[in-house]
Amino acid sequence: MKATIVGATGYGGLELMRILNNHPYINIHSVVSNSYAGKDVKDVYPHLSGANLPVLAAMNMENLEDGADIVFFATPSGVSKEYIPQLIEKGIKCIDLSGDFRLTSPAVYEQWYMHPSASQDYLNKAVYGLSEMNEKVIEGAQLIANPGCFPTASLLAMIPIVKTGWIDENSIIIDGKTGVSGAGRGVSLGTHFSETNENVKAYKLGKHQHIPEMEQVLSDIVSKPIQLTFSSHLVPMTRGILCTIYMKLTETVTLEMVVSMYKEFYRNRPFVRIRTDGTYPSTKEVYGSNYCDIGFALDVRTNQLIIVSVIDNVMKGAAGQAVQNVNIMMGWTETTGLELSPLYP
Ligand SMILES: NC(=O)C1=CN([C@@H]2O[C@H](COP(=O)(O)OP(=O)(O)OC[C@H]3O[C@@H](n4cnc5c(N)ncnc54)[C@H](OP(=O)(O)O)[C@@H]3O)[C@@H](O)[C@H]2O)C=CC1
Ligand SMILES: CC(=O)N[C@@H](CCC(=O)OP(=O)(O)O)C(=O)O
Repeated sequence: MKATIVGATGYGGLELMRILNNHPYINIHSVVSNSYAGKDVKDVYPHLSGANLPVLAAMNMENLEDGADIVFFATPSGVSKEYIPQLIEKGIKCIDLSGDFRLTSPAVYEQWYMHPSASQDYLNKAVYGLSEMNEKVIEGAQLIANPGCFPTASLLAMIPIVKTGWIDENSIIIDGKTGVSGAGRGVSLGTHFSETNENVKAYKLGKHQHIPEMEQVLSDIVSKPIQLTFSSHLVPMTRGILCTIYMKLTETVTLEMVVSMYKEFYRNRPFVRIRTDGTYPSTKEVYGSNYCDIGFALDVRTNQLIIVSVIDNVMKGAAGQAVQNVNIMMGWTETTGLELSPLYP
């Protein structure tokens, strides 16, 4: 299969090049860049000088549709929606790492992203690519909306318990923490070294674009509107996401019941690892890998279940999950090209 990566020089695109360069069934056919067209990838990223990659091509429709079977978009929101409709009309598969096709309602997208949405027709064609939840519809899909990083970590931790009905679905509070690579490679005041080193800060409180994405998925599961509280924090590390999730129990359950229900739920899912020993996962335990590790605590005093979920934001939170989705889409083994152990310490 021939793949084109758009936004190849950004962090998501860079990780796609690393994975696809070793994928047995995918060839990197073309890499597209907004600012570096005509340059060798190794001139932008010297650490990739051993990889045999094409010269960076300019961002235009002709280059995107030229010979590709699949196009990965690792571009800021607002870009892919301008190109994907034409590509899918030509029968080219697309996978979008941005938020352009995740929300089913144009009005909700415009409220949270604050720019024009893709058209309803094309939103209807998109499949939400949370691999462990949507395997059946991902198989054979032509357009995949890859989930956001915080929703990936949080939804994998919440979906089993929301499905059982053991909690009050409107009591959920997610405390999210992310490494700085989540903001992409571009330079900004809020992410430069002296602002982020030895500093922790909250951002986008009550305004984060991942809130409607998580609410949409959970509301669909229970067939009624769910609202949740989500807070995002930038912490001084390069990559990794940790979400601590609090929810009120409505049933009398033990920690053992919760853990065994999760073990059973993710029985055949190679990338979700459930802690059974009462410990909580940390970001380094998934660093550079496609795993999502989940641990649990029961606060019997306040009758709350507390779940801790970690991922690598650029892997399971972006490029890794995108490749996992292509594997599922094509009927290949889900782990193909993704058998990477975490880089610890
Ligand atoms: N980083 C993360 O952890 C995650 C990111 N995402 C999403 O994935 C997408 C990519 O993120 P990330 O790689 O971090 O972002 P980066 O900012 O690191 O990279 C963005 C890339 O998009 C290119 N680009 C920017 N504007 C345009 C444009 N108008 N037309 C074409 N290309 C353009 C840039 O090109 P050039 O360098 O040539 O200027 C760059 O290669 C975003 O939508 C992001 O929200 C999702 C989950 C996690
Ligand atoms: C540190 C940081 O800024 N992180 C970004 C993560 C964005 C992301 O995951 O992607 P989408 O915008 O495609 O949803 C944020 O919180 O908005």
